[in-house]
Amino acid sequence: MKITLVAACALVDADNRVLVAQRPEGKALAGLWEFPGGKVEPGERPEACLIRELHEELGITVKEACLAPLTFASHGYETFHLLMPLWICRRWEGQVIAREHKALKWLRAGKLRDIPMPPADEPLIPPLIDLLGP
Ligand SMILES: Nc1nc2c([nH]c(=O)n2[C@@H]2O[C@H](COP(=O)(O)OP(=O)(O)OP(=O)(O)O)[C@@H](O)[C@H]2O)c(=O)[nH]1
Ligand SMILES: [Mg+2]
Repeated sequence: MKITLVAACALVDADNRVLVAQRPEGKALAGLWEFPGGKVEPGERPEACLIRELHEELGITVKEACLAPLTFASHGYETFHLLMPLWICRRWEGQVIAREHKALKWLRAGKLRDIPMPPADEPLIPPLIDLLGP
């Protein structure tokens, strides 16, 4: 079984809302709302990957010191096993824009249950609610 390592981030704004991003058409799990991030490349540090992906996908600049580990997802998909650490970030430079996603939205953690997310993401919601409130 192939394990795929994906680095993902919950960006949190001043009102404790979390950024979710809608996967574009033509990609796996199109239309579902996810945490920004992506696949760790061979030889790449996961934190460096996340900083790169946040810049590519959202146009923002994040310092490694502003990334705090929160939890992880471990989920068996048909063709690979996803292992996805989730960091929290409250501080970044630049305006968030959807460079690769179909849409972006900021939601209270308790509202994450109301939007369609990838199955791997479900266990990530309770730790977010614990940290940020519903
Ligand atoms: N970024 C991200 N990927 C997730 C989440 N949940 C989840 O199952 N995944 C899966 O993790 C894998 C990584 O996705 P990705 O499409 O972001 O990878 P990437 O940015 O490197 O894009 P690319 O492979 O098109 O270059 C996909 O199979 C995706 O479905 C999530 O919350 N965020
Ligand atoms: Mg991605």
